[in-house]
Amino acid sequence: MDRILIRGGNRLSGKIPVSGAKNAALTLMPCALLTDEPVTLRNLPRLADVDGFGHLLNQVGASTSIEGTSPGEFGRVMTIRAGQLTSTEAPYDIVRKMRASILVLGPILARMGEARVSLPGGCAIGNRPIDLHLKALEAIGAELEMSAGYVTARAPGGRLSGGRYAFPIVSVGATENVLMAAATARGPSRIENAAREPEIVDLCRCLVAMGAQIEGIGTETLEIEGVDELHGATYAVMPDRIEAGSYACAVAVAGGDVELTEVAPDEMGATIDALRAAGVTVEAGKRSMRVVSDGKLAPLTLSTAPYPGFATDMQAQFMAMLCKADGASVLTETIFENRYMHVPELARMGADIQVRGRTAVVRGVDRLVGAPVMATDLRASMSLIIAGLVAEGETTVSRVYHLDRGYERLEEKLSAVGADIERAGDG
Ligand SMILES: CC(=O)N[C@H]1[C@@H](OP(=O)(O)OP(=O)(O)OC[C@H]2O[C@@H](n3ccc(=O)[nH]c3=O)[C@H](O)[C@@H]2O)O[C@H](CO)[C@@H](O)[C@@H]1O
Ligand SMILES: C=C(OP(=O)(O)O)C(=O)O
Repeated sequence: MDRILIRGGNRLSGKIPVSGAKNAALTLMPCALLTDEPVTLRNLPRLADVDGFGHLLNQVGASTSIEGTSPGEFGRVMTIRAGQLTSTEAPYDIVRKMRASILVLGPILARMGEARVSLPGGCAIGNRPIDLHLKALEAIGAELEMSAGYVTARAPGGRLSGGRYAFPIVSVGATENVLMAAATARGPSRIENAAREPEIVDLCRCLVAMGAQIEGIGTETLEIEGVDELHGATYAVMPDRIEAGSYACAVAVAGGDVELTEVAPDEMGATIDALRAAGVTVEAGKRSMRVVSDGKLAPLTLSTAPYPGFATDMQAQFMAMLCKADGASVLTETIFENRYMHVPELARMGADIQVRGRTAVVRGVDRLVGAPVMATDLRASMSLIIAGLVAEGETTVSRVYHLDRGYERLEEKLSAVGADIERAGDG
């Protein structure tokens, strides 16, 4: 198994190209199951999760072909052809490795009138329930049955009716599932308290490019007029705001002057506000963002929340950064109950963090010291990389497969701006 070795202390300067967003890619790929015409996705990041999702699409009978860019370039072009689906099932073996697999439930149900998907269970960051996905699908006409760890959803008469659903809490995944399913329902649907994440907007735009009729895009009320069929489309995946924010945290704490390119700062308001509040200079352009820092940071009080709030996917990276702030920061995690697995690993590098319930108090320390540390989930892994960049001596991050789910060629991007970082086999 690979490890990442970092010798900390280098300032970062230069340019980092931001990849297509994992969390958008994984909801755009299942859209292709809604039509028998090809869907081509551009700017698709090279990530283990994207490959895994491709495998899931193949499993149900869609073909995936990758063309275009040379190995040295970022982003890929994938064409998904779902002329005929040969299975309606997402099996446990795939779903347990990739929670986003649940996003095939809505599209397969809409297309085939039936879908059987393994329940995802929990994961390292906490419980990942799907009750809201199911309630929303029921509200637009699905009939559900649970048995042997699977949910089977059926559309009476082979087509969903459409309907109204008001989410009791904001759910990104459930909004995505019901949106895709409602796109080809017989009647209209109205989704209230819908998630407003930029990835949902990306999904809506792709569906519209495929012929869907959606009003209220980017707001908490989505109105979908079901259409008889969707057609193929070519669509470019939005930039990864979490990847961009992660590199910004790295520059903030290591110090330096880095331009993030192919990025959408407009979708990163809460992250940019938090960086600025910590004393980092952020110059936001239309498709670029310059981050300048002398490594001296003010402490922050942050609480995670659905968009446009501060993203749970940025919590671990800010925590690593704030380990070196001048004073005590208070971070509260409201989305996932167990998203502090990085805390004991950061503590092994000299961080001073106390967790009580959902709140972590991070007292800035003068120095972090490199150590062997273990990644436990995707963003926790990135927090260890960020800490390693500023720690004295060598940090070895193991279980790098977590990082490979969500960061395209991380070590290449960071070495290009001066970090001393490399990937090594386990030896
Ligand atoms: C609102 C939010 O920040 N969502 C994050 C969540 O999306 P993801 O789609 O994984 O999770 P949801 O947005 O659905 O979850 C939001 C909250 O709703 C709860 N819930 C969800 C579904 C359900 O059926 N029942 C239920 O109770 C969850 O436990 C959680 O507390 O994790 C992703 C990966 O880290 C992030 O990219 C998303 O930004
Ligand atoms: C936890 C994440 O992803 P997933 O929902 O795919 O596990 C993430 O993107 O931070």
